[in-house]
Amino acid sequence: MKIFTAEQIRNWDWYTIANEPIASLQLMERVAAACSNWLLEQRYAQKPLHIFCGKGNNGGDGLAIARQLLTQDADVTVYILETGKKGTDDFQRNLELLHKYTSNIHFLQSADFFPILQLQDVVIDALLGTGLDRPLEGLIAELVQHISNSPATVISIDVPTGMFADKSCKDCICMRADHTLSFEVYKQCFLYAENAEYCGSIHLLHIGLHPAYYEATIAAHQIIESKTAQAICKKRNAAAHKGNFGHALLFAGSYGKTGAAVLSSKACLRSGVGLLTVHTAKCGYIPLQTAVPEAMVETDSNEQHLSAASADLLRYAAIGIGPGIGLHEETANVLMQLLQQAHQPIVLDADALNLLSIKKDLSALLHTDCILTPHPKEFERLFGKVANDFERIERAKEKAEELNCVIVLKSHHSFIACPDGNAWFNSTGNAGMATAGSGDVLTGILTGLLAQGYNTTEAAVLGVYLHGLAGDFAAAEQSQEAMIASDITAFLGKAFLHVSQTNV
Ligand SMILES: NC(=O)C1=CN([C@@H]2O[C@H](COP(=O)(O)OP(=O)(O)OC[C@H]3O[C@@H](n4cnc5c(N)ncnc54)[C@H](OP(=O)(O)O)[C@@H]3O)[C@@H](O)[C@H]2O)[C@@H](O)CC1
Ligand SMILES: Nc1ncnc2c1ncn2[C@@H]1O[C@H](COP(=O)(O)OP(=O)(O)O)[C@@H](O)[C@H]1O
Ligand SMILES: [K+]
Repeated sequence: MKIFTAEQIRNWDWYTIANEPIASLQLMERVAAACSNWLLEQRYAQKPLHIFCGKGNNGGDGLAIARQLLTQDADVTVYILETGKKGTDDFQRNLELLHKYTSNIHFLQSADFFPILQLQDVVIDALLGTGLDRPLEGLIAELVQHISNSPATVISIDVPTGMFADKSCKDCICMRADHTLSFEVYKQCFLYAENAEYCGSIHLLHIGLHPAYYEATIAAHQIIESKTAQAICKKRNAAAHKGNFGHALLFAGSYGKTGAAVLSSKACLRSGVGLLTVHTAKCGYIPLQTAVPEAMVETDSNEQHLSAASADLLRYAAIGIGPGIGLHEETANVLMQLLQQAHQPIVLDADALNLLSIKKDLSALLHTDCILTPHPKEFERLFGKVANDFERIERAKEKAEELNCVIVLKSHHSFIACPDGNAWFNSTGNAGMATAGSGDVLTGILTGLLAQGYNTTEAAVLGVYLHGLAGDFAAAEQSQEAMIASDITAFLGKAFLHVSQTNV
């Protein structure tokens, strides 16, 4: 699914108004109907509703929701933040209409008039939407804090008030919503990890915006959905043999971190690879052979860390390096040797990235078929400090183009930046995956997919989606608290089945 900017969404409104055609007031009525129906279905409309409106079109949505719910006998109180300015045309028209249904409308001119909100109350936040053009301050900031600090359930319309659709609102005042009701497509701000606690659960409601605009408009970012993954996932030939699915090589593990090698190896094998060889420190031989009998193990001459690259790289279809390899100088040499000699696709993760981060000229080291999978800290070591998630994403896109490789920025809604400028946010995964070894599992998956012939973008998009989905299945079975990284691998099968059964 495409992710549109606030400007593109505004243009989509206007395109619909001009080409459906439909009056803008009617479009607002449709927005309100979608929200009202959701509130009725979810039984929030049975509770005391406090609808807070600004004087823009977001506030207009709020007034129309109030009127529609009053016709359903809901208990509605409306508050309008008084700015001294006239509202937009659609706001004013909805205010006139609302006066015919209720007099329970309060104009808030100072904090003294803010209502006390209780646990059973439901707040509809229709203060500001995509028209936000500066951080909140003054009375509106006080009101947003008052509501956010109350025990009431908060449901924001379009965006939580104070959140910029297309840029960071880190360190700004923002409504803390339990639910956000938005329309048709995700906005970029819903996908930043730093905004997750403000958005609550996102619900995309259909309001019948014109499909031709969606088709014709190019989006800078997309979200990976089941059908995206399904379109990439290849069907296995019935007569296939293991030679058809590639031979992967993983450089993983060191003394005390053989577990990382076990985790990535198992995940690699469960991703459909034909053959797997693991190159690990000598101390890892017995544990690996015992825990992952399906893998071949090639031991380093050193007992505790990697000190020499594999003798014959040509046999392998793809290479993964990083999980648990440590930061020994000799291991750094192995990495450099590998980067010079290997011509096949490579996944670079964890300590491989940390070792790379001390090198000045990465573009001279990386060939075009690399996937880098940094988490935010590793990203910072590689590419420098950033102020917020928005900047991190922009820097990832710049670096992917500059280095001509795929960068998977691991996080809540992991972000994939491709060298051709395409960029994806993931839609699967959960906080249960914030547990040791989850990233090692991803490295195994990506290496396994590359070995099977998926290109770097395909492997990253499919692999990240499957990894998150397997994590979601694991959490459903085990709880987010109790799940561990091995559970992600255990549920990879269910994730593959889900993707292969999705109808495109
Ligand atoms: N397809 C869709 O998605 C549809 C969307 N629709 C809805 O319309 C909404 C967009 O409406 P909108 O353009 O009128 O903007 P909105 O957010 O109400 O703000 C208005 C004014 O607020 C002000 N302002 C800005 N920043 C401020 C601040 N920090 N503190 C205080 N004030 C601030 C600024 O005015 P200023 O004060 O600068 O004069 C600005 O002009 C959208 O989110 C959705 O809910 C539907 O109805 C139709 C289909
Ligand atoms: N809150 C979350 N929501 C979604 N995915 C998450 C969340 N926390 C972690 N993950 C995923 O789990 C993985 C963690 O990777 P990483 O930080 O490298 O772990 P480790 O180093 O322990 O292996 C990443 O793929 C990340 O996207
Ligand atoms: K809002």
